[in-house]
Amino acid sequence: MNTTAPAGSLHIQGLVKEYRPGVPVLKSIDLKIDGTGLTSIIGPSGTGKSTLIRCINRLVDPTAGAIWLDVGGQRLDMAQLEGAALRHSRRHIGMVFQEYNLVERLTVMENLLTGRLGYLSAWKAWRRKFAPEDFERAYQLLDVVGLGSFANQRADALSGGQRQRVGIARALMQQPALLLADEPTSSLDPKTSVEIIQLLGDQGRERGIPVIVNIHDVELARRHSDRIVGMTGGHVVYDGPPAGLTDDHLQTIYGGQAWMQ
Ligand SMILES: Nc1ncnc2c1ncn2[C@@H]1O[C@H](COP(=O)(O)OP(=O)(O)OP(=O)(O)O)[C@@H](O)[C@H]1O
Repeated sequence: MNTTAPAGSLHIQGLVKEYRPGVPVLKSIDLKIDGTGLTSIIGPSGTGKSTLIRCINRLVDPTAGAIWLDVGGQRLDMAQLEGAALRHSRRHIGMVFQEYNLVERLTVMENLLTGRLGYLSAWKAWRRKFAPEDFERAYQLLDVVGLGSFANQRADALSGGQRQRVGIARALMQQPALLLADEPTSSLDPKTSVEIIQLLGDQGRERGIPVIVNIHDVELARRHSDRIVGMTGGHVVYDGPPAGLTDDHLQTIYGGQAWMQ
């Protein structure tokens, strides 16, 4: 069974987001993210990291600018799509959330299968009529995320780290061309955070798809990312390899010095 999908290539141009008219949170962001590898977005609280991630899959509507996702020879304009076209396009973008967003009273298997809902007709989705390959894919992914024996466990019986593994497996069920993760480690202990970031990076590399993670822990980002995007005040002020991220850059991104000692 083919478990991977074509890689997506993301091109963001002039992206602006205003929640209140005239008060931009994102101030003309330009970014190109393609190929494989883990890109971490760092920056102070309130600088627009989550807003950026959520504009890409249209959980948030951009105010201006373009978000092109090239996948399988097709160019999707994520900033403009609406209705069924938007729902179809979203299948290409897997999303992992800080608070996992699992259905607590459902089993791990049932949670994973919800990752396939976007591929079913409305009738089949309503009746939860999943294909045998969906079950096969779900079992494979549970092994991949280290939860092979948890298929029938209810989500509310899992630890935070286990929940996040389910969240990642559910996102991978979509066979995404691009994987986004909005602060996937903020609720986890340091050891589990490393495991989750490594899992995201490994899965991105194995599937040959870009992974974009919004993260607070600069050292974690530095150690496990292929690329760092540093944001401050709604602008990108650093975009490059972790090795190139200097103390001067960190001062520009976060301000001050005391926190670095
Ligand atoms: N739905 C919303 N309505 C109005 N303002 C919002 C909304 N979501 C976010 N904001 C505001 O937009 C700004 C950027 O928020 P965002 O969550 O994107 O930042 P962030 O860099 O991800 O912050 P954090 O690291 O604390 O999560 C903040 O000032 C926030 O209050």
